[in-house]
Amino acid sequence: MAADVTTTAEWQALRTHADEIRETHLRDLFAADPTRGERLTAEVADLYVDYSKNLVTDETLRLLTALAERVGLAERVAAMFSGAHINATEDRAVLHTALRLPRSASLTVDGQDVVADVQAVLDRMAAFARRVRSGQWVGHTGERIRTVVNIGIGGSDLGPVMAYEALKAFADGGVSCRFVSNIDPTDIHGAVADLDPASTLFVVVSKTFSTQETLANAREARRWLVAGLGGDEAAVARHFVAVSTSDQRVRDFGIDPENMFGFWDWVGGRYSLPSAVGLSVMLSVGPERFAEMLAGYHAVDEHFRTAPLERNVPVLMGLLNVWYTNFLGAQTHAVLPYSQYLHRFPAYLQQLTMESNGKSVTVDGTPVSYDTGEIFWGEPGTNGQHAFYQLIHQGTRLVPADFIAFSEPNHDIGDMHDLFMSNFFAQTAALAFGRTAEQVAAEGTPAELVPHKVMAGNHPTTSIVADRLTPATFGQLVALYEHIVLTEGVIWNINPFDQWGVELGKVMANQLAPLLTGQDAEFADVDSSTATLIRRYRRHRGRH
Ligand SMILES: O=P(O)(O)OC[C@H]1O[C@H](O)[C@H](O)[C@@H](O)[C@@H]1O
Repeated sequence: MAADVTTTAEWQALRTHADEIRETHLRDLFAADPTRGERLTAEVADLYVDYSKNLVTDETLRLLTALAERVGLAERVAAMFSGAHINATEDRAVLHTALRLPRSASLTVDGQDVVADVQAVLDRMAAFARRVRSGQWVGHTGERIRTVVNIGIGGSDLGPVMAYEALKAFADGGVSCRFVSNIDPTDIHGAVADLDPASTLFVVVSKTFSTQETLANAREARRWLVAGLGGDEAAVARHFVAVSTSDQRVRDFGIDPENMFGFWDWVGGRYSLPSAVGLSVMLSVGPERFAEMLAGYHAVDEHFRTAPLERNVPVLMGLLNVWYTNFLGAQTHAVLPYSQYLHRFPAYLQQLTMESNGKSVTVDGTPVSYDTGEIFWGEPGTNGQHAFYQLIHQGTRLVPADFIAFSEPNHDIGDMHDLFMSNFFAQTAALAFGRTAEQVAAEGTPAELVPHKVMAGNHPTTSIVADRLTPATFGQLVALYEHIVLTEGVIWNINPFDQWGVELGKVMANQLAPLLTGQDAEFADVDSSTATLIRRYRRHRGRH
């Protein structure tokens, strides 16, 4: 779609409609339609989604769907699944969905039998994982591997760590994982301080294998390992494996390509968890559970690819997010998992959504005239309730929130899960319906306190519920959000699959590094603020 989306009749209609919705309260919408809570719900695979507590009517949903039709969402989705180069600025296909196609599927893209290549890597990963988990793969001194340290950053860290934490209840291989990402030396220091190199395996994950942080951490890990195993460089072969798209750079680093698991340029970093990037997760839960996770992803992919727009759950949720961002003025979006195991899920989603949709030009390079890129944030409930929910309940901002929960706990202890879930149900109801001044006064509240205790309500939430957090439902949840992000990107007519904005800071860090360490610093091209900060730093480090 070349024209500015805001000039379309569909966008204009939503703008007019938003004025009506601003005057409507969820209390009235529920009172007017006793079936609303059953009707405005949907299912995708094993996920039950209740969107009835959103600031929408049937008309809103109709208008949003019309907007999706107008911008050709279905065509863009079909183009992605077919392997078209929809990442135009990098001239790449976008095929993370191919990572979870079943073995029996077929897809050839740019002359590559994608399914065969994906399955071949999965088979190698599974064989390796079985050897490590069974103790058949031993370290340099003959000890089995007990700890895996994943070294990577961005998509090469956030996905694996989030999934490892999420699926801890399924960890059964006697292998525990740690994750090192930051170039802050305290990260690698803290990760290995209490480890025995003889039983430690490093998985160095980097799509490009040129990321400064990851290479610096991997070099330090190698130094630590070799020093700890008597200085024998041969130890590296038994204690280092790599995950990357670049054979050559892995080789240059000194890791045997035999110990490398590949993926492809059509897998974006923030979409790479279901590729070999998830190796540490497979080492933890085993190949069978990993396959269940992939099947979960695939179930939602199929729904997204085939369900009509008006019943397509990722489409619907993406459109709701556009509704709040562009028509009702929301600036942020909270994601609140009522599952301690999902405690890294909001952090993972931050990269997924902000690196994807944090763009200000359309696919053809024209500046956008509307907001893009949701700011996702959140913490697990109930912890967040005791921290920031106050602002959502009684602050001045509109913060749409996704509440995620599971009917069955992974560990059932007394009535704790029932108490936990009662909070989940209570919060969305309190946010939607609040408490009027009359209700507060009727409780005997002194008049001067009434305004402080009034809860306006009308705060929109979506509830996502599954029976249990399993590898399958976990995969479904991640795929759901991936496709929500794409839906938004298509409406905004931006490219969700490049990330040029992170480049400048990297280039400048490399340019500035010699000024921090060198004796003869030449500050010619450095602005006065940065130069003063660096001079101060140099003084403290004794480099005058
Ligand atoms: O996997 P790597 O090539 O090391 O990249 C790691 C990360 O760094 C980059 O700066 C990108 O912004 C991310 O999208 C990427 O996930």
